[in-house]
Amino acid sequence: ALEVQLTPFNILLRAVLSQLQEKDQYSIFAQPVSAKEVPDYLDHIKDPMDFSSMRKRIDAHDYRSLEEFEADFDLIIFNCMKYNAKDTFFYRAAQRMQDHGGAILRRARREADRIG
Ligand SMILES: CC(=O)c1c[nH]c2ccccc12
Repeated sequence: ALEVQLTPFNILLRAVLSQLQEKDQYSIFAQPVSAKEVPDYLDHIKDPMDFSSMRKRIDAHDYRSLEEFEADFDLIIFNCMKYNAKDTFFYRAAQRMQDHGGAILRRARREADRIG
């Protein structure tokens, strides 16, 4: 049986998440930052977030609105800009993701308003 009940809103969130992940060409936002690889990460970042965790929240119907979904996307970006120095590959990847994500989420907001 389908483990996840597919509602129009749930389908929209999955599509938006896929569009955002397409912009993460090196998959640096795909999984939680590893506490093993980066032992001090959780000393600095109190609310870790990544795309795989967002996918779990979508499938658990944990997002009540697009704003809640956007808040987790913003968390991914801000955590990365907080932990990594400005002159790093990761910081610059977060800036690009923020730009790409802005356009994708603006379109999604119109779609969410349309499906109600
Ligand atoms: C998204 C992010 O900050 C990272 C993603 N992978 C990493 C490896 C070392 C330090 C930071 C990161």
